[in-house]
Order: sequence, then structure tokens, then C-alpha cells
Amino acid sequence: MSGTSPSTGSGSVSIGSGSVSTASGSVGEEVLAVEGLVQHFRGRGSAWGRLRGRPPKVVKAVDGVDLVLHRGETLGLVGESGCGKSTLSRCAAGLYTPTAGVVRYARQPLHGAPDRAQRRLVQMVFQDPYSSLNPRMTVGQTLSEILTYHRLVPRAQVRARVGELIDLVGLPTRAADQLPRSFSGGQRQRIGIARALALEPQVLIADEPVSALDVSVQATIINLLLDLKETLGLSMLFVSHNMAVVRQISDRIAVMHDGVVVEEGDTSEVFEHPHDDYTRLLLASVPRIGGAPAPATAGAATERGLR
Ligand SMILES: Nc1ncnc2c1ncn2[C@@H]1O[C@H](COP(=O)(O)OP(=O)(O)OP(=O)(O)O)[C@@H](O)[C@H]1O
Repeated sequence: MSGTSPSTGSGSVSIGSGSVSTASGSVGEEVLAVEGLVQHFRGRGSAWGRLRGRPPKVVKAVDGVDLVLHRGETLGLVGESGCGKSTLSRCAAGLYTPTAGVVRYARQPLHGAPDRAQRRLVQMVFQDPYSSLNPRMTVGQTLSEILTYHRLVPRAQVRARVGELIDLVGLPTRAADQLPRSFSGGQRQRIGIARALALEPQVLIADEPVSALDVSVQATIINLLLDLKETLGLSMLFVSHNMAVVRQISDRIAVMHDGVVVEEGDTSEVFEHPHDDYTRLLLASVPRIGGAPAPATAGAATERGLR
């Protein structure tokens, strides 16, 4: 697939009051794949059930999924809350060891304990970056720690690299000396992205990266992700329950329902000719977006600067 603009072909879209560049770029070989992926969790069961010695229920969060992410593409993973998207993405990022199946990075199976170099290839951007930031460390300290631990740059160059990363995600230089609590939601998401990029990944897995943000800020973060994807030649698995957002940025879409992928295909194909009843149901709930981008609101305008 090349020149993979999403179905609108418009080059930008409005999400509320912000604008989003559409995906583009050439798409190549397999960079991340899951094959026969299964992740079951043992539920706690009810107190009554435990007293009666009943075995706890098994939650089949992911129940046999095959997916391939190609170099340079954005694959949108959509589905309702609880369908298994986050579990699948955590397995793909190597954060969970799956119950069964295989995860491959650049065609190499990811074993139980991947080495540092292999693990670095795929990084996650989470919905709530704040919860995973150390509140007592400045942004500069957080990034320096990663760069030093993984020996990504010589010690003498750590500070300069921190500055580059902060600049890359559109934060002012002084952000390096500030604590996470000084930042707005959108700015914290930029820090989360900088932290992922510090590890020089080939793949970003963005799990609901904008769903906790104001609508006006969502577009700025999506634009940033798309810009970075182009500039750094990344591939992206974009996980969201929001079909409208996913439509605008994805080259391909996989629709999940009850732990399995029920439909997968090029974005325009899935939206215009859905095969699965569940996909049709999801599409019926998509709010209408599009048209000329509305002027940026105060939220979007102030989001790039510090409070
Ligand atoms: N650690 C866990 N232990 C037990 N059950 C879990 C665990 N993580 C997820 N689940 C269950 O697995 C199912 C899939 O959850 P998952 O979070 O992957 O779905 P999701 O599509 O990402 O939904 P959401 O967007 O609401 O997080 C749900 O029933 C959830 O309750």
C-alpha cells in the first residue's frame, strides 16, 4: 500500500475545533505481528461461588487473534469497551505474556523475556500518561533516566538529547525542569510520547491516547502522532473506541468484538462496505465529523505552551 490517505482524501479533518493531518506514506513489510494470540484472565468469582468451591470464571479477553502491522502504516484497532483492545495491545507491546500465541517484532518471535534491544522496538503511549510518570521527577530527569539506563546516548550527550525529545513533541525547553503536575492533560500526553520516543522505537502502540483529553486538544495530539510517524518513519497501532477518529488516521482497520477480530481491511473498504453485522452496528453509531476545521479554541491554543 502506498500513498495511503484515508478514505476522505481531504488531508485534514476537524475533531471538534482542531484539525488533524491524515495518514500518508509508504507501507512495507511486517514490522509487528500477532498470531493465534490468546489472553485469558482468571476472574475472582463471587464470594458465594468461592465458598461453594466453584472454579472462578475465565475472562477470554483476547481469544485467538491474527494481526499484522506493516512498516509505515497506521492500523486502527476499534471496538467497544471491554472487547479486548487494551489487552491485545499490551500483549503486542510485550507487557503481558500471552496465554497462547506468538508476538513477532520485525519477524522475530518475542519470547517470554525479550532482551532490551528487542523490547525497545515497540513502545506504548497510554491513555493516562500521568499515572505512569513519577510525580517527584522532572521531565528532564525522567527522560535522562531512560536514556542512561538503556545506554542510548553517551552520558555527555544525555542533556542535549533530552532537549531534542522535548522539542520533538512541541514542548518548550523549560519543560525539562518541571514536574508532571505543572502540565495540562495534552502536555502530559506529549511527555508520554517523548518518553516512548526516547527508546527509539519502530512501532508506537497508542492505546486511547486522546480519549481523556478535551476535544480541542485531541486533534493536536493526533496531528503530533501523525507528524512524528512521518518524520521518524514509525508504524502505529492506534487503539480507540472512536470510529470517527480512527477512520481519519488509519490506513487499515481491525474491528474487535468479544476478544476476536471480526473484520479487517482498508479503511475505506471497511467503512463503505462493511461485511460484519457488528461492524455495521459500530458504524451506525459514528457521529458526523468533517468539513472545514473550526478555529482553534483556547484549549488547543494554550495546550502547546506551559500553563
Ligand atoms: N488484568 C485483568 N484481569 C482480569 N480481567 C481483565 C484484566 N484486564 C482486562 N480484563 C478483562 O478483559 C476484558 C477485555 O478488557 P480490555 O481492557 O482489554 O478491553 P478494552 O476493549 O480495551 O476496553 P476498555 O477500552 O474499556 O479498556 C474485559 O472483560 C476486562 O474486564
